[in-house]
Amino acid sequence: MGSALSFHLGRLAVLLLQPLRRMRTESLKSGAMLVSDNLETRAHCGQNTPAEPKFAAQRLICECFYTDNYHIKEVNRHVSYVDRRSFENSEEGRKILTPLGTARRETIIAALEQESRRRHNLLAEALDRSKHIRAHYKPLHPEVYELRAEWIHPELEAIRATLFSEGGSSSQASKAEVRALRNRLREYPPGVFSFPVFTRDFCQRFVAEARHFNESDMPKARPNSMNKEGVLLEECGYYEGLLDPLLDKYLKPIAAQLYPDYGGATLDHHRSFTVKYHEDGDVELAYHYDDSEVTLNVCLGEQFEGGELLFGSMRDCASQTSRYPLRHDVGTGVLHRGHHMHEAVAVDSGVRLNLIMWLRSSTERNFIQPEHGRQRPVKIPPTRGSKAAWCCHFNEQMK
Ligand SMILES: O=C(O)CCC(=O)C(=O)O
Ligand SMILES: [Fe+2]
Repeated sequence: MGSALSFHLGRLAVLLLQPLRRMRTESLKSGAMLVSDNLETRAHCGQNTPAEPKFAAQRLICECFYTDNYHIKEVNRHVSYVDRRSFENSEEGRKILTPLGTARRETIIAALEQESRRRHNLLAEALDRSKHIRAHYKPLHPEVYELRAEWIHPELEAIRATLFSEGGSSSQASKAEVRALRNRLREYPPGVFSFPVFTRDFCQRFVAEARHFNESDMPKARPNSMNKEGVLLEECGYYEGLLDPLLDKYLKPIAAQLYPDYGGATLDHHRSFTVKYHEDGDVELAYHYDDSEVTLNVCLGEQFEGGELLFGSMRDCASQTSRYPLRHDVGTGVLHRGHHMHEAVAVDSGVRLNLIMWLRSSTERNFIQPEHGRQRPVKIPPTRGSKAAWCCHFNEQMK
């Protein structure tokens, strides 16, 4: 309770400072927007490490993040939004608002304003939460915050070995190595690959740790714009010890071979979170595409019926009628392109918990940017995470 109170006092301070932050970002020239400097990332919270800020990372956020792709539920449309006046005066805004009565119009504007505020406050709030968690959270299973050999399913180790069997690097895998890799993976539907990732032991501990965090009074954010339940794993300290190494050592070498045209070889950062479905919370996830080049979706448990993953077509494909259901066992990961449309059907009973990694490539995102007519510096960070300044293209449905 005490830590919850101190967190809320901290939030109050951030809200008071918010106008200053906004002024600062708004005063920056168009192009990449330096949203918040001196962003610290937390020390790994599983180890009770002293809460010293380890480094200062600068984050670049694409200006379109604040303006593009606002979803209006009432009319199921995505729009651009800067502020009320310009929206009401825009052609797009007029088309949507004019046929509606005052009450519905006001509801829509209020929701757009709320979403705009949410986006502007996002980084500062995330930083607050992670500082608070680092300082106050006592994990039940500190061991799941690091990638131990025993957490990795032996099959994934074997899959990785196929790519290095001739002693080279995965980026120069031979044809034989790539064939061997594909032979070990299940591909269904085309372009969607399943393979074991974690051992059951890891999944059980991770689920228990997630429950422990959930039951704590730590501050929690929504994992993305569509799921309400689950946690953002960066804030909880899972990146440095567990997920960054998982990406570097296993996922990137595999994705480099499977998705060379979708940034697979240059994946250098990720947004990772858990999603949770059960009768009394989120039960399903609507058809969508991800804000990622490649996504890894691992089923962690717990016990549930229903909740299958369904895959459709790529986002830009005109026909979106067929759906391919995928069985997803505990510990298994499904790797797919972020723009491969998919949904999760309702759980009939029990609790379904999944680990989602939206894997991203700065190279890819900076490369596509000019096509969208944005003016931004093309800045490709040397590495991900602490040292990375990174710019994203957020023209996506889920954030
Ligand atoms: O619930 C699932 O398995 C799907 C989650 C998902 O698609 C996402 O978070 O992007
Ligand atoms: Fe998704």
